Amino acid sequence: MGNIQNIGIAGTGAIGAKVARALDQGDIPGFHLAGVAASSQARSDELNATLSKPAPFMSFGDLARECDWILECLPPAQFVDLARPVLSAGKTLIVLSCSQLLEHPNLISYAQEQGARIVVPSGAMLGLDALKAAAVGEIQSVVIETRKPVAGLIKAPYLAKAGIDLAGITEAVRVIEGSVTEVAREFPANVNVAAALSLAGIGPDRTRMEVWADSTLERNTHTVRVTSDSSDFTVAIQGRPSLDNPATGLITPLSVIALLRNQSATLQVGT
Ligand SMILES: NC(=O)C1=CN([C@@H]2O[C@H](COP(=O)(O)OP(=O)(O)OC[C@H]3O[C@@H](n4cnc5c(N)ncnc54)[C@H](OP(=O)(O)O)[C@@H]3O)[C@@H](O)[C@H]2O)C=CC1
Ligand SMILES: O=C([O-])CC(=O)C(=O)O
Repeated sequence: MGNIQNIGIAGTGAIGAKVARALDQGDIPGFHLAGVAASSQARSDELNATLSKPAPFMSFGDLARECDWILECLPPAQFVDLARPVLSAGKTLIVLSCSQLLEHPNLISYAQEQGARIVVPSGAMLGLDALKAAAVGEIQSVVIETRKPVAGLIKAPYLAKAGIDLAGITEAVRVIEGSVTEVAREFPANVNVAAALSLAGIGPDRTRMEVWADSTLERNTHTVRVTSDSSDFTVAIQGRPSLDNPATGLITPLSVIALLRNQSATLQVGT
């Protein structure tokens, strides 16, 4: 990547604010923070008060026009409102609300028609490098087991629907098992990592998922088991929650920073 690229950030929460500060401090060579879209001018002022050089407050349309790369770190319900203008402008969209790519798969072909790109960072997931390599050959199975503290799941509407009561449990309870497509329908807030995994590998219909509520856990834990003609592997991660948003692991914004640094790196490591 030769010239400096303008990057815009949509969403100034746990992920957006951390990446904005890294850009502001010059920790991401090759990118200039050209604007932020926040839920209000006041929220953008709050972020700008922590930056040495304030970033202009922009609408989603402005970001699509002014920036080459746009980082989406919004609540899932706002995703499409940003994705449409960015993709129709032929720009590069970095997606954190990955569950929304399963919800709106047509956006991928739309991006192709528009000459746009969609980039999904590893986020809170691991093993995407080996999975992509294995997918060049034949993958037999991918299974992700997600275990979360009870507090991370107890509000999901599916629990009442399925008659599952997690209040007072003293052990681990499996709350759902199915394809990532099926689980995404019932637990949209808990499938970003599984969505990324399925898009890197064999797709959401063939990738299997189990979600467990575990009263003995304090951190989200994801274990992935892959069998393929080139290799079999098991990887696991225990995220540490960020202070700004306990539902979001600290590693997630760091993965975005690493992805952006990679764009201008002389030495690139990993698939
Ligand atoms: N891929 C992965 O591995 C992971 C993905 N995620 C996903 O990434 C996304 C972002 O996560 P995170 O940063 O923790 O979320 P936060 O809730 O911390 O931040 C979201 C931000 O978006 C702002 N916002 C709300 N509406 C608008 C709007 N219309 N325009 C501009 N900004 C708006 C919110 O403002 P306000 O607070 O004022 O409402 C808030 O600052 C989520 O969808 C999350 O599920 C999270 C973790 C891992
Ligand atoms: O583990 C995490 O930090 C986030 C998570 O489950 C998801 O978004 O799918």
